[in-house]
Amino acid sequence: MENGQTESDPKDLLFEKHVNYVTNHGNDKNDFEYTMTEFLRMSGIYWGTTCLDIMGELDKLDKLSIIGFIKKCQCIKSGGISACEEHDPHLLYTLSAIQILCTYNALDEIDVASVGKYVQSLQQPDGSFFGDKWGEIDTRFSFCAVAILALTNQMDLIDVDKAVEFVLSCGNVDGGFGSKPNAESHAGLIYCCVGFLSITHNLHRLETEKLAWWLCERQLKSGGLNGRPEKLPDVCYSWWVLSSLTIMGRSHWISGEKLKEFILSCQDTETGGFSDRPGNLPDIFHTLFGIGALSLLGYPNLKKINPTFCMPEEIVEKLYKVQIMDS
Ligand SMILES: CN(C(=O)[C@H](Cc1cnc[nH]1)NC(=O)OCc1ccccc1)[C@@H](Cc1ccccc1)C(=O)N[C@@H](Cc1ccc(O)cc1)C(=O)NO
Ligand SMILES: [Zn+2]
Repeated sequence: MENGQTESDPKDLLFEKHVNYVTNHGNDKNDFEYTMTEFLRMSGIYWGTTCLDIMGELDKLDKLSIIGFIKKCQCIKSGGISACEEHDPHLLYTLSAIQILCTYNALDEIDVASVGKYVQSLQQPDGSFFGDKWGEIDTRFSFCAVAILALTNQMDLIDVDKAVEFVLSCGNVDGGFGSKPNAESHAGLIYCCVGFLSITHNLHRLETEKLAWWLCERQLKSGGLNGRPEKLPDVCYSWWVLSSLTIMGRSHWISGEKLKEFILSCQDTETGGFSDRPGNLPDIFHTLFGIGALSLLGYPNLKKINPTFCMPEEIVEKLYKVQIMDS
């Protein structure tokens, strides 16, 4: 390996290799993985565009074909957007599509007003949100709803106070949050609920010290972070945990240096890309969240990323100001 690095623990970000990995990923249409991930294609495109933009290489992707794909995925009747053509619309993929369009400054390419109506149609009397017409309720969808409305400046379409009440009802004694009332705390859902509260300017409702403690306990001696007690470290939890701590102004409660080493050790030195933990196969999802966490840690030559929206800060600043607690 160049400059004495061993295969297993590259000390630097293999920048070019990651740009090539993301650019070439998903090009092989008949490749098995590509077909098996059709159900979340829109999220996959969001992961790729955001990752390249953070590395300053967004122009490596074909903007017009991506926008054309999104237009074909907007459901005329409901206004919602699906993961792929002929699939049902869902809040998860509607958010991914809005995030992509904001990055390309192309929101006017779709019917934004009907997206707002779709989100509005999914709010329930208790303030919670269905993910789609099939009626699953989860705090993930509360986050998707307010993130979409914040990015499209349509927050007045929903009952924000009721939405806040529902999310707070999913709080646990450990200061964390689950997917619904009395569900176990999990770092991914904590990210959704902390992000939701930052967007709705309700961060003061958090039990910040308790929650920051639960989050910093996720760091293991490897430097990596896990999603729940007793679990293995995983590079995507670098994002879910660190972005939550950053929003709460407590990112200094973990060792950024040890976390950086763990993230860099998850790079695939052959193909580029990041895997969930050292030695596994890379994927586009872990590549975005590895690069995103390095950006939060201030790694050089990466654009600053917004911890709430997981999009470049420069894009979010133009569209929307969110509340970040003074650290
Ligand atoms: C659906 N999903 C997940 O459940 C991942 C799976 C995983 C990755 N590493 C360990 N497990 N988990 C995940 O995203 O957990 C973080 C999280 C959980 C709940 C809410 C928000 C974030 C991943 C896709 C994936 C599947 C399998 C392997 C890698 C990626 C995913 O689409 N995550 C979504 C968030 C999410 C999470 C869970 C869901 O049921 C749906 C969506 C995302 O980050 N969008 O930008
Ligand atoms: Zn993961």
